[in-house]
Amino acid sequence: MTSTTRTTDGRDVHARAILGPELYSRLPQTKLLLVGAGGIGCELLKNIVLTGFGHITLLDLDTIDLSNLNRQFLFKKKDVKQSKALIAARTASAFNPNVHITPIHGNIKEPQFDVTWFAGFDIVLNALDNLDARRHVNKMCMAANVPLVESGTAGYLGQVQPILKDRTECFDCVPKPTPKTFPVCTIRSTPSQPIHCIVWAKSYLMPQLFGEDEDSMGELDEAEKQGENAQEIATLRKEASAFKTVRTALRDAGAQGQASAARTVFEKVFHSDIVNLLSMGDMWRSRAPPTPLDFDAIRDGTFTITRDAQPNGAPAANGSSADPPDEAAKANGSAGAEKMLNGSANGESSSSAGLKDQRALSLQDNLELFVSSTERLAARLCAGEDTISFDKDDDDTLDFVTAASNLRSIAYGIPGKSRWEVKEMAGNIIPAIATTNAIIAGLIVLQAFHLLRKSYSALRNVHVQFKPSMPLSSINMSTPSPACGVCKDTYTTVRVDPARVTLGDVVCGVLGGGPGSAEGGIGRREVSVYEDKRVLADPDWDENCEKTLESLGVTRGKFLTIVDEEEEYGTIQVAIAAPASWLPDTLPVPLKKKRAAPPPSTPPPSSLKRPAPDDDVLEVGSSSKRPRANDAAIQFSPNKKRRLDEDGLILLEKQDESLEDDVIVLD
Ligand SMILES: Nc1ncnc2c1ncn2[C@@H]1O[C@H](COP(=O)(O)OP(=O)(O)OP(=O)(O)O)[C@@H](O)[C@H]1O
Ligand SMILES: [Zn+2]
Repeated sequence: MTSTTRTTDGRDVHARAILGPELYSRLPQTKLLLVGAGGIGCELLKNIVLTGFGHITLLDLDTIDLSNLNRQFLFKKKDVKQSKALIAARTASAFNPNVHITPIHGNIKEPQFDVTWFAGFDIVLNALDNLDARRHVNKMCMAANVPLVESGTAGYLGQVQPILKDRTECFDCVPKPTPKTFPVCTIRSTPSQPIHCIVWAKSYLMPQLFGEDEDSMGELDEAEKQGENAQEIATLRKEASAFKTVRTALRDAGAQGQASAARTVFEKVFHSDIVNLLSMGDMWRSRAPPTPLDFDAIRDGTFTITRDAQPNGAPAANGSSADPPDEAAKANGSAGAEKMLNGSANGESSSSAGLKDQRALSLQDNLELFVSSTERLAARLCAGEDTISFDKDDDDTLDFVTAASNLRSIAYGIPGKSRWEVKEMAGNIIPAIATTNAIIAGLIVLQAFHLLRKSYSALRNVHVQFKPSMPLSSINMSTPSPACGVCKDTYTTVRVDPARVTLGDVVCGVLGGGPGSAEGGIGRREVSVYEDKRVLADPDWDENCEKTLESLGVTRGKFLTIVDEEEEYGTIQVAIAAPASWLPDTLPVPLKKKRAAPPPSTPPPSSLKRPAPDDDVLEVGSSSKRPRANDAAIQFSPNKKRRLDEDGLILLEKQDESLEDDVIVLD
């Protein structure tokens, strides 16, 4: 019988044994940034806290939603609507008394999270859910030369990618598939699938009614340039300008007016706009024309649509809008044409079966849902919300998009969708499986260890795949792609106040061709300058060079991209970061205080003037620097070293006060 050795070591015995004393002892000082406190982020936070990381900054822009609770186990029902970062940090802090978690409720793209901020971390872990934020963090890590572990899951699938500048591929080395887009005319006048109607309701109708009052003509100009049908575009232009009336009706609707505003919207989009489109005879030669809907007839139960079968054999309109088309046709006993009575071809009650969100909605159900959701949204506008955009977790907007897309589908003879299906399609919901998130979070930590140990040959891209014989696959790292537009560039940082420095100053300074030209610079060259995709200057156009970065929208946290038009040198990425220190435009002039007459026995009052430049560092209480004649009476609290001006500290004229009280910290 073997004897078991009992250890009295604490919680860290296993972590120390696995990681080895060297790495383990570094973890308490390691500064780690975790971006995202969602499905992967919660699992990952738990892992890193239990492993022994000591300084964790956790950042997330979102608040907790009820639908997060099935897998984001750091949150409870009582936490709904609170900041994810704050609650996750609070919950996970209790797992290890030695951890210090700094939660930040914010967007990682905000300007204060600039390259110098990123450079303050030893490692960054991404637990994000969108390309845009992932790309941003990838670029910031390239600029700051900080190792990154990127990750993602989709149902049973998952991936972990360690990224290190100049050694591995970066997130952008392999182009990502761009989200599917549809031609404007398909969405705006000739939809043929449920997704076309959902995109229309979410991305066109909602913004037109409840979004910013912006000119929607730009998109049509662009569509015309792309060669889309000019006559159709002209009709769409008319339609767009008529939105002004309904927008006003929605915003001016008092409590009683909201129902009539909903009707006004209905009549415009499901009747008048369709009647206008029908006037374009050519458009409907090769496709089934839509049917204008009639508000009163639908409510009365007398509305009917008779539609010829579509060329592909599918009946154009189905009664219960979520029925498969052939079922609806069968119920109608009609092979070549379908008659829809009030949206319920098979006469079945729409509210009969299934979970509330998953049941089929009849035409009448959709009308009532459209009216009630429009009323709710109008009431929110009247109550002071400026704009409302689609959010899959906002019931009012989901109801609106469900009803509007189904009404449009019915008008065009397209199968409808349940509220559940619309949520999935409009919200681009990718099913999340807690187990996949947990596996990926574990793998992220393993790759992070390789990066921290600098054992780069051990780094792997790891995939969790739906293959029972090989659920995990690990792939050797590839070197950076020579064609990558992100990691092959040369990065530099300038720490300036964008309100004061001009584009020309920065470009000349960085190229080394400006006044005081730096040794080793590439000098004045034919360059173009971009901020993201915006051109700010090119060899034939330098008007912006005299303008400040701020006036050009180039703020802290952004990059200027300098491209050598002679193609002799690679591209330079200039990260704009906060100046090391800065002062306000006008220095504050504090009020002069009246001096109380000193009692005869007290020493003369202090005269703490702003010092002359050469007095910038004063050794308080020391005699090493002899005060000038008029400073003879300066008295400081003993043993304090004061750095003036440069560090944003000024001393005020005050008597008999402690040091802390006479120091004002300027931003
Ligand atoms: N730019 C960003 N800055 C900070 N956090 C971000 C940013 N973009 C996304 N996130 C956060 O990344 C997390 C991703 O988590 P997850 O994929 O589980 O999404 P979710 O929003 O929690 O879940 P679901 O999408 O299913 O509602 C979210 O908490 C989200 O708020
Ligand atoms: Zn790259």
